[in-house]
Amino acid sequence: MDWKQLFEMQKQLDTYIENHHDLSEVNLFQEKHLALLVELGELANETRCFKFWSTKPRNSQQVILEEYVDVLHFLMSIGIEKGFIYLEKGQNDMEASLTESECFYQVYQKAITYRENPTDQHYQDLFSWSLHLANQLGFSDKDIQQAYWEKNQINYQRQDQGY
Ligand SMILES: O=c1ccn([C@H]2C[C@H](O)[C@@H](COP(=O)(O)OP(=O)(O)OP(=O)(O)O)O2)c(=O)[nH]1
Repeated sequence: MDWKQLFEMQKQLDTYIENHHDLSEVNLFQEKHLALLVELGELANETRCFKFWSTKPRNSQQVILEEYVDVLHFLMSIGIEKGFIYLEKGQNDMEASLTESECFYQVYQKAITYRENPTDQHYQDLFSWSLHLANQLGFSDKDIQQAYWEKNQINYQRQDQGY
């Protein structure tokens, strides 16, 4: 996966949004970090993985993928804010037998650790766990890339339409 290209696209989108809202001089790390946590919650909600009290089925893979790429936007954005990008280092050796709920929990934990101590190592860790989550949800690199491109375009359109 060409992560460098995606980070470049994210950087351009972030700049576009910041300029549009006259926020280019404002530190948006906290808001973006909170947005990441909220989007993670929305994603978990669509999977319904933690809803042991309900028999209602999970949402479609398409809807879940759309939520996942919102997470990915903010995930990349909080890396860019601190000068980091994800550096793919081959296979990650995460526990394959984790449940989806456990996986979400790991991503939340890594996100909090990164906020408290925003080092490159903590960012790589958070990103790797987020990709592991995508994997557990059944998405390939190609699925993610395609859906990211589509939402990236929509995000520009929304800005232009006064969203
Ligand atoms: O600095 C920013 C701010 C936002 N986004 C993107 C991330 C995400 O893809 C979208 C915001 O999420 P969404 O589309 O769910 O917007 P919302 O305002 O939460 O939607 P709704 O009004 O439907 O709740 O904007 C960025 O990439 N960079």
